Parts: sequence; structure tokens; C-alpha cells
Amino acid sequence: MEESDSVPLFSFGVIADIQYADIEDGFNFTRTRQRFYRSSLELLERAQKHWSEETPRPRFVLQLGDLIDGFNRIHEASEKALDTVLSRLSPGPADIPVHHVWGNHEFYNFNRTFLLQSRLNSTPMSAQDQHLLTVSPGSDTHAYHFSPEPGFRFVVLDAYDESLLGRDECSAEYQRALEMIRVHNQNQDLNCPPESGFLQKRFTKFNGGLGGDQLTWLQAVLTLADRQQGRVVVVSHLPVHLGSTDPMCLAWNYDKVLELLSSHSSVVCFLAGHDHDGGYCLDPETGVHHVTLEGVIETAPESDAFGTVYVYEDRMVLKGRGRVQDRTLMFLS
Ligand SMILES: Nc1ccn([C@@H]2O[C@H](COP(=O)(O)OP(=O)(O)OC[C@H](O)CO)[C@@H](O)[C@H]2O)c(=O)n1
Repeated sequence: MEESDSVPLFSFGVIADIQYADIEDGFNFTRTRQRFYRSSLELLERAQKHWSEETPRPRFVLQLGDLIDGFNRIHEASEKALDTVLSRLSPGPADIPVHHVWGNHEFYNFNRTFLLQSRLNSTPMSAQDQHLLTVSPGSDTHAYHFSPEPGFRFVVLDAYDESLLGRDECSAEYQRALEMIRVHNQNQDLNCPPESGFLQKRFTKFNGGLGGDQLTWLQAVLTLADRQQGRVVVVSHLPVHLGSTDPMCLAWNYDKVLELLSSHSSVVCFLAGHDHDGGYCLDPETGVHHVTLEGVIETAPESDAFGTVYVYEDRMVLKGRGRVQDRTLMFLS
């Protein structure tokens, strides 16, 4: 920590798109970026070592989704890869707690039923403060909130609640998602983005959105935080602001989420992954900082891609390592 004159209230670690697989290096779909499947594990180990040696230690780590790559499924190595990565991320019971966000690669490897019963279900056991709300995000939705410090709340979103991924093809949820994507994407392969329309590019199979119940729940969580005059950080695999990402990585109903965030003064920051190049913007209308974290998978083995966020009364300071940029995020509301 460089700001030695002021002591943060607390800190937390951030890391995104590790996408580990025990396979040779490769490329992204368009072959414009190299992917380092094996060494992503070493980058994770370096991040964990760094956090565990910090004084004071970060209160928790936010793992922003895509922990293991979809290629594991083809090699029938999904569970082994998951165990490998989790053994590095949280090696012992005394370790820093990890909050896991679910991304598209989680669903290439596992279905929702498996994920809900796995260590990737990080819903707090006590689900503190959940009783204050009469609405739920949905029974199989991995969305929850927690308050690590009085006056601060973190909301973990499930951006694949409405998606073709992780849903049984016979289910009403899958059919609803299919209808939605088909309106915008007529390609035979729904992983190919539609060619016309800049913002339409987001309607691909590797994206998704928040369902109605989750939006209603988010509204209730943020209303509660407004009333308590708290500060809220919203966390999701998919970004929701065009200023912080390529449009191809936006959540399907990013506009609805943004509209909802804009009506709650408590929201100070939206943290996401998925776009491995990373991105940032300050929404001028709401004062919300949108940070998309650079992905580990497209980071060269000799570099790094993680950060620690130090939280103060009036700001958060992201201290990035390697490809992750330093940022001071002032609370403007
Ligand atoms: N134009 C494309 C892009 C991707 N695919 C296929 O979709 C699957 C997921 O793609 P992948 O690049 O692995 O997804 P990530 O979450 O790692 O990255 C998302 C953004 O691309 C980051 O910028 C995979 O099967 C691809 O082959 C496609 O068909 N067409």
C-alpha cells in the first residue's frame, strides 16, 4: 500500500478470467490474442501469495468468473481442473474467503445443479441480511449480497440467469432465452455475433442477462442500501456499460441493469470480467465507476493480472499488478 498517510477501512482482492486448463497455449476465436491456459495457474498462485502476505490481509477475494476454461470439458478434465484451481485459490481453512462469480466457462464445464452444490456456490451460509428482503433472486440463481464492513455492501450478480448456457433445453428458461436471442441473432451458430448493429453484437450464446426475479431482487437490495445510506459495489461476470467494454461482451439486458443502477444513489462501482482487454469508465450521469478487469488467460506468463482494492470513507483505490491498471475511484454521490 502506497498511501501510507491514511489507513483503509478494509481491502479486497480482485481477479478475472483465469480459464485454467492443462493444455498447450492457444488463441481466442479471432486469433488476435494469445491464451496461456497452463500458466494461468502460476499467475493465480502469485496473486494468492501476494494477498496472503499483505498486512492487513484483504478481507476477501472477488473471483470475477471463468475460473476454468471450457476446453476442460472436451478433455473430461472439468472436475480435476476445478480442484486444481481451488486448491491454489483457497488452499486452507484459514485462508482469505473467496466470492465466486459465475461466467460462461463455468457453464461449459458444469450445469447449474452441479454448480449450486459445488465450492463455486459462495452464497454466505448465514446469508446475512437476506431476511431483510421479502423477494429472492430465484431459487437456482447465484446472486446474493453481503456487508463486509458497516456502511458497505457487495452485490454478486448472476449474469447467466437468462441464458442458453446452464439451462436444460426443455426448460421454460431456455426457451425464453432462445426467443430473446433469436430476435437479434439469426445466425445458425449463435456463438457468432449478428453482423448488423453495433450494440446487437451482444446477442451471442456466450452472453446472457438478468431475469425478472433477479432484477426485482436487485431493486430491493439497492433500495435497502439507499435507506441505510450505504455504499454498494455490484459484481458481475458481464459488464453493463459500453464505456467499459467491447459491445460483444455486454450483458443482453445491460440497459435495464444500468437504468436500475441509476435510480439508486448507493451504487458506487460495478466490477466485471469477460472482456479480457479490460476497460473503465465513469458514468457521468450516475457517478458510478465501471471497471472491467483484464483477464488472466490472455496475460503473458511473465506478467500478472490481479489487484487489491483499498476502501476508504471517500474512495476506493485499485492497486493493479501487471496488466491491471491502478485507479482511484472517488465516491461522487
Ligand atoms: N466470434 C466468436 C467468439 C466465440 N465463439 C465461441 O464461443 C465460445 C466462447 O468463446 P470464448 O472466446 O472462449 O469466450 P470467453 O468468455 O473466453 O471470451 C469472451 C469474449 O470473446 C472475450 O473478448 C467458444 O466456443 C468460441 O469458440 C464463436 O463461435 N464465435
